[in-house]
Amino acid sequence: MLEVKDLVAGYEQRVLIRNLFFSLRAPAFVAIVGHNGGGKTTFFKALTGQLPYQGHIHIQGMQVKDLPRRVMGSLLSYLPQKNSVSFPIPVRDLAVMGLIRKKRFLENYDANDYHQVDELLSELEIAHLAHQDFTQLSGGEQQLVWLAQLILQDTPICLLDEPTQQLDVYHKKHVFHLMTSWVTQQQKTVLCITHDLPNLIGHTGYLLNLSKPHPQLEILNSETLQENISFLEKKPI
Ligand SMILES: Nc1ncnc2c1ncn2[C@@H]1O[C@H](COP(=O)(O)OP(=O)(O)OP(=O)(O)O)[C@@H](O)[C@H]1O
Repeated sequence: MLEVKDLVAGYEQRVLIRNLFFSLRAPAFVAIVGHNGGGKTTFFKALTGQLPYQGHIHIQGMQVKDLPRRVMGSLLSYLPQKNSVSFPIPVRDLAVMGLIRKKRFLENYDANDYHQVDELLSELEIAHLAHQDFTQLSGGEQQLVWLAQLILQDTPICLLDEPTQQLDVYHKKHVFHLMTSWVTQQQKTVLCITHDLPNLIGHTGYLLNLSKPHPQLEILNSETLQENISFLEKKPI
């Protein structure tokens, strides 16, 4: 369902992704790991059609390059590493925008939409923030609100770029459990860039280490996790 063949991507003089091949059957969880500057976000930019690439990326048999924006938005949601809002807005009103794809032009959000938001904020344990100004929240609280917005998009594939970066130990654990539960309970395919390898212990899925000379999907288990941690403890080549 997600097929990457002979993918080459990067910027001008610098190729960061070289001849990447993998084939992923949905639903699945993939932790994308690697050293800083190794090309993880670059890979997501190629996957979302924001960066030109050579080779093939097929989602449900369709080449990403050829997908109209609207179709792309229905297949794939993307939570970037950095996201910001420069105006005051209540948390509920920002989160509900995740439902925009389901609305007609100029159609307002209704009570059902806000009910969905409230349920989700409760699941993420941030219901108490619902009416607060988003711009006044802590970095970790903001990250959980962005996550709520992404979940509401309800796409078959979710790409998350370091979604636990600013979270405390408790919330990191909670979010990793949530991500793997979307796979098992909602049949989603979740690709998550992360440096939190110890939090992957006990989860089912794959690892893709983009710092390796020939990255490939590795089954996530205690051995592969330890081998990848040891690999990443070494200086990048
Ligand atoms: N638009 C751009 N033009 C040129 N170089 C870029 C551009 N965007 C990123 N880079 C460079 O490409 C390299 C890879 O960046 P990328 O963001 O993909 O790394 P990453 O693996 O996600 O890193 P991190 O773990 O630090 O988030 C970096 O050295 C970065 O400076």
